[in-house]
Parts: sequence; C-alpha cells; structure tokens
Amino acid sequence: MADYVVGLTGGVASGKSEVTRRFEALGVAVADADLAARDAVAVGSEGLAEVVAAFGAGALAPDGSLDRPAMRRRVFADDAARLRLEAIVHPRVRDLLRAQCAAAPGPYAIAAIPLLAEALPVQGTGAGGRAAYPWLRRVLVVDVPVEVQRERLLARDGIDAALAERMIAAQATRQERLAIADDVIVNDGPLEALEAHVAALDARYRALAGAG
Ligand SMILES: Nc1ncnc2c1ncn2[C@@H]1O[C@H](COP(=O)(O)OP(=O)(O)OP(=O)(O)O)[C@@H](O)[C@H]1O
Repeated sequence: MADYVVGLTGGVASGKSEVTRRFEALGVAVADADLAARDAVAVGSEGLAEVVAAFGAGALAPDGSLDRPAMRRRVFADDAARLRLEAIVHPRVRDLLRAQCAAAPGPYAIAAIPLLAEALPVQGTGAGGRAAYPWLRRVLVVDVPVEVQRERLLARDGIDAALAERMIAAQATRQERLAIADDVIVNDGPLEALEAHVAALDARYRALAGAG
C-alpha cells in the first residue's frame, strides 16, 4: 500500500509521459488524472448521473455515454457551465487518484495531474491548485522552456503554430508551475538524460517513503 504519493505535473508536451514511462519501468505505479477523468463519468457512474441532472439528457450520446463534443461546445464560452461541470468531475478525479495510489504496491506511487497548478478552488474551502491535493507528499514538475514545448507540440501533434500557442497560453505559466514544485526535471536535453534523472528521483522517493 503506497500512502506516499508524488504528484507529477508539467505543461502540454513537456514530457510527462516520457517521465512516467521511466518511473513505471522502475516498478512505480502511476495513476493518471486524464484516465480518472474518464472513469469519473463512465457509463453507470454517479458522476455521469450528476452531469445529466445538471445539464439534461442532451449531455448524453445515443449510446448513453457522455457526449464529450457536445459538452465541450456547451462549456466552451460559458464559464458558469464549465465550473458546474468541473465541480462534478474534479472531486471525483481526486478521489479516484487517491484510491488508486493507496491501493498501489510499493513504497510510493505517482499521481500524474497535468493541471495540478490550475486546479479549481475546492468548494467551501477557498483552497485550490496544489492545496486541493493535501495528500500529495511532494510535487515533481517536468519543466521546459516554452520554445521547446512549442517545437515538441508541433512535431508530435502536427498542429499549426497558432493552436500550439493557444494551448500553451491556456495553461498555467512556467513560473506558476515551478512555484508548486518540490522537485524539478528540466527536460530540455536528450531523452537519454531522463533515465538517470528519474532513477535518482526514484531512489530519493523510496528513501523518503521509507522514512515515513
Ligand atoms: N527530452 C526529450 N527529447 C526529445 N523529445 C522529447 C523529449 N521529451 C519528450 N519528447 C517528445 O516530445 C513529445 C511530448 O512528450 P510527452 O508526450 O511525453 O509530453 P506530455 O507532457 O506527456 O504531453 P501532454 O501534455 O500532451 O500529455 C513526445 O513526442 C516526446 O517523445
């Protein structure tokens, strides 16, 4: 049971997947917020029932699953609707991540949370961002200069420069992310450099988890 959990975050195309793959190769369990966000509103879930209660049956595709394109259009230009949807999904994502990490074998686990620096205020507490995850013992940020992010995004996704720019601008800034970091992987070098960096962090996390 891993109750020592490291939160991992980083901007779009910063290299989070490359980093988590290398932790997994060392036997570390990684819980993924993007996958948890799907599970949170899976067919038959309480989360999906709440979305339907809030947004009506128009939130569903003909097969009964969440109609993601329709919901995206719905919340795109409507902040109140977006906040309503996030207030349903985000707490469930946090609970799922916590449960998956707690159930993971090994001395520690990683929760990969792309929007950790952007997370919503927690209703009624005034807490948001990193504070929405008080059970994270450390935060690891994958950090790259914006130019590198842009290049990798264009190369990987074949999108145009304007869209890449909008995706980067929609996220927290590099400084906002670094402000919540306990540990940083600067991923502007070759991929081979990642392995040693991840191995060193893994040794540190095992030691910290072992020390309680
Ligand atoms: N150090 C590196 N050198 C060269 N290419 C890299 C490096 N790190 C990551 N990449 C490449 O950049 C792209 C983005 O990396 P990756 O998919 O790991 O980012 P991510 O942060 O998980 O992305 P997203 O935010 O979209 O989930 C991938 O094609 C990956 O192989």
